[in-house]
Amino acid sequence: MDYRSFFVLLGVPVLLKFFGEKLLRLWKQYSSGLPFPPGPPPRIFVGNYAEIPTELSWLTYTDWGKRYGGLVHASALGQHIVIVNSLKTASDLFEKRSHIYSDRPTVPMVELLGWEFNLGFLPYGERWRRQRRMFQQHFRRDIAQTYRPIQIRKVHKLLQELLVRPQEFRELIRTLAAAIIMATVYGYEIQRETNDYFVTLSENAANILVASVLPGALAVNVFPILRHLPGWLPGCGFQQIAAESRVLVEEMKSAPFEFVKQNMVEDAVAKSVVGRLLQASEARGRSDDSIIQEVASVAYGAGSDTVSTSSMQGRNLFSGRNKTVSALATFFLVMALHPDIQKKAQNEIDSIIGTHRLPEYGDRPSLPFVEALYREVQRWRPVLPLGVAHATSEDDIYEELWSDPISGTTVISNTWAMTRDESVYTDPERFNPDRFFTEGKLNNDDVGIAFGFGRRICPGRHAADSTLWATIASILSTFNIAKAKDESGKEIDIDVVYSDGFISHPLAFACSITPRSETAKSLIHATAH
Ligand code: HEM
Repeated sequence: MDYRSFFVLLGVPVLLKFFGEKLLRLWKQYSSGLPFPPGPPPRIFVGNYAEIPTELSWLTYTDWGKRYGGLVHASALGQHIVIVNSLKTASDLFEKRSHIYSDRPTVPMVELLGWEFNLGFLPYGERWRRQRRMFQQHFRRDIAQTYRPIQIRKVHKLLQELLVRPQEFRELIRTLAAAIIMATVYGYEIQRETNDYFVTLSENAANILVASVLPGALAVNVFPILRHLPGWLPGCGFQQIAAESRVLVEEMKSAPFEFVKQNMVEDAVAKSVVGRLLQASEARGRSDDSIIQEVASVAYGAGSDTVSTSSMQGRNLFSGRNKTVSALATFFLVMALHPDIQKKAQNEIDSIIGTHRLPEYGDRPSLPFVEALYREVQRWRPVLPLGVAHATSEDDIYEELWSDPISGTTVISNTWAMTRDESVYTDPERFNPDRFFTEGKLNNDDVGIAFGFGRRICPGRHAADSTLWATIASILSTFNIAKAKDESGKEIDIDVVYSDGFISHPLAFACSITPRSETAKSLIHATAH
């Protein structure tokens, strides 16, 4: 058979499926008598293809929210998306109707690349439930607290490194986040992320994933049937990439796992998440190696940044550590921009803790302004401006708006829009921790929306929260962050520019990081012993 006949044969079922779905959807819409939620007017066949933003989409979706309301509908090439711009609607759908809104959209390349095991991608069902349960057992609030000694030890290591090479602060916070997760999950100590075999493995596997799942990256995501084509056909080079990716992913899951198995005699390894999971499965007399590997590799970063900060573009969909890195980079940025706010937080620390010891977790309730500052970091630049897309698993009618899940409507929680809601956050573009005080007292808004919604809410949030707080409080107590100066002593302005992608990072900026005093330096040196 020549290529042309082959593609005609292939194309007919693809087109039939495409138009069949479209007709079925129109029929369902017609028979329900309800319109879609409002949104930009679609064109025949292509829908809103031309309007769907390809860059910084949260800004466009927020504008649509202002024009069309809390729930906006758009479609492109037969795919429907619904964008949730208001906190009330998010809570109505993702929380009150979580049995309908807890699926994930299907991205065919994810399976082809060998990433379908990842908790964050798994469809809502039994496999997701089992993995999530295991994950929760080791990251729920009370258990996450037992990881605090690791977090504090690594934060102190960060302070030591900041004394020596402050200009590399971005690399240092990446090392911090990776080191905490590796020590927690595998009992494994990394020194510098850039040299570490396990971390590099995870980065390489994630880089292929990210390049292939971004919208429009590969035709396979639009026409899943193409995934069955053999790799030798022209235009099917993705099969080769997929084969390489599957090998990397397997190695990423098994290599650190084998490290734990071989080193179980060491205390830290035996007490790691994987060590405890192995002991529990042994006690039950069964082998759960496969699911343990999956849970562990999701936790330690089921994806990764490339080493250079300039390429931190939307990496790492479900990696906890890169979300942590983004939030901490924002912290450095805002401290350099707002010396008055930094001083206020430092004064609070000095007056409550003094200058002769470093902050501890027990100090947290006594430091309300530091708490407010931390919340404002999460609100001002949410790490995942669009959260992670959910999908519907059943038809639903919401406030007379019809959302149609023929093959799972994608439902996007626009966290960016919610953190810009002027009825809640006056002057939302201003970095202002005081907004979290009501009548002089810290209020209850902990910006939990930064961690998502409903049954899919981030299961690593307690661990992430502790890492972020300890890092922010420890740096404030020992260092001054300011704008960098040029050779003539003039301050260098900082352009506030953030990357595009699932995870949004501030782009590279210079700042000066100096110890606050000789006492602060001695305190940091003392942590090395
Ligand atoms: C600043 C730190 C972090 C932020 C802002 C963050 C935020 C999020 C968000 C918004 C979601 C999607 C929730 C939804 O679908 O509604 C998510 C999912 C997830 N996060 Fe995090 N996260 C952070 C750190 C972590 C850490 C440290 C871990 C692991 C220890 C982690 C593991 C996960 C996993 C496994 C999922 C997928 C859950 C599922 O689909 O059931 N995250 N995170």
